[in-house]
Amino acid sequence: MSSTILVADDDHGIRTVLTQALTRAGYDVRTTSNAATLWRWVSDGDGDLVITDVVMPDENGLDLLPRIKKLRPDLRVIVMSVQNTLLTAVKANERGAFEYLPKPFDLQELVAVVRRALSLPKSAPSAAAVAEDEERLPLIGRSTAMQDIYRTLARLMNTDLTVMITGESGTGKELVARALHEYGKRRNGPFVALNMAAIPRELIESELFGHERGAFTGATARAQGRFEQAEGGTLFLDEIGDMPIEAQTRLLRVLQQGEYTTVGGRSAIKTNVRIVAATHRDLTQLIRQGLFREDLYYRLNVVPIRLPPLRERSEDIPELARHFLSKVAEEGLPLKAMDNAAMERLKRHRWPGNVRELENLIRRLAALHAEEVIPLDAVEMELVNLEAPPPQQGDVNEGLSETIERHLRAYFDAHPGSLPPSGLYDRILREMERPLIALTLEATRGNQIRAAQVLGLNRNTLRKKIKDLEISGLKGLK
Ligand SMILES: Nc1ncnc2c1ncn2[C@@H]1O[C@H](COP(=O)(O)OP(=O)(O)OP(=O)(O)O)[C@@H](O)[C@H]1O
Repeated sequence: MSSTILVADDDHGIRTVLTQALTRAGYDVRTTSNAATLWRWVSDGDGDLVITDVVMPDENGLDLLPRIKKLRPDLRVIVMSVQNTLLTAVKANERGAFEYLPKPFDLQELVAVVRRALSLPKSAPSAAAVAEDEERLPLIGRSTAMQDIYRTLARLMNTDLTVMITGESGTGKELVARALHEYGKRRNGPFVALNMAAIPRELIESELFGHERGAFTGATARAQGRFEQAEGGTLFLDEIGDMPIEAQTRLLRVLQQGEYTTVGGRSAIKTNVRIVAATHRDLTQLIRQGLFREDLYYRLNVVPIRLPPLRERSEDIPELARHFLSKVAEEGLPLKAMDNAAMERLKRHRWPGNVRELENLIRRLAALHAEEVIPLDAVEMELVNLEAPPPQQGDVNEGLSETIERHLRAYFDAHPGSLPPSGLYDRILREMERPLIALTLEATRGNQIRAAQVLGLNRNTLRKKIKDLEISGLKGLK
């Protein structure tokens, strides 16, 4: 007797296409446009497999999923959706879907998934594990570029495939690596990260594979390597382009043979680790320069994920900005908003430091500006500071006035409504005189003649000021 597949989708066209493809593949198919009918069939004990859409007129397929799994833990459910956020994929996974297929999908692929779902032995029920998660997105942004990424991630959720993440610094490579781990099937195992650029080259091999006592000078005890620490979980190799060639050879062997030896060790150790690598460098160019092994590249580049720079998805900026504002608020600062003009300005910035730069900027804005709604000029000012090149000989004055303005603004911001009653002009100028003279003296190493020249002051005037302001040479500073 052929298996019966229950299909729920409110799109008539999809129902027709699925019916044709599945009937041709030898299955009986029943279709409905709503969740209620699907639920009735399931509770009547009908069907051997469910294929359901997420958004249906009466109920969300993802909300129905836990009830189906509770009632009939063995009934496999395939979820399909056009809502290509990572959360949809993750939820489908967590709530017990057998597979998640982002629309549009390939019919052949669907039939293959159906075949697999019906042929695998029924596993132990895990309905109890279905938890209602808080709506917390690990990755923010709904631009087309990010949706492509979510789609790829969703497909990778139930696999152990090696992934290579490329993208400029601060685009979220580590975040994606963590998401792959935390929502994948290894989530109960460890996530271990190693940044090749952050450790001395000669120590990389021993960091990765561990070493035996006495393996090299300074190896006073046996040490665990990251491979050992990551056993059963995921090993994130960040800045892989900076890996020395000898370590590359060793890594390649591990990937080929599934085992390694520690530095100074003899016996092979079996390893069960999923590798995710990342780089902001162009590995193909490193290969041409002889700095990266081509065979290793192909081993690592099984599934490439390219994270776009933030300037290529500026439509994500408002959502990201709000996300960081609420993150800062969770850390104890008052919750702030950003006015439209300010937001538009953020969208126009080029963000060489990508999402990390945006996050840092939002943190500064939230901390430094008293207003509840952050205005355009506050953003403008922070961006000017970012965009201004380090002061050159010629434009020292420009850099200086900006710096002074920034400090004055910080002063005004810090004293809203409580400014001194009068005399601010004289007071500010007086207050500036002392650090100005003291710092100039420091820069000239206490040479008063030179300092007078730099300041454009008469030597005697300078001497008098030093005395009046009680600046005692270099010590006047701190
Ligand atoms: N899509 C995103 N949603 C929310 N936060 C993000 C996103 N992308 C990046 N971030 C945040 O930006 C910061 C930088 O991200 P991450 O460290 O993952 O970047 P990276 O590409 O690994 O950088 P690097 O190459 O410099 O190591 C982190 O604080 C991360 O949480």
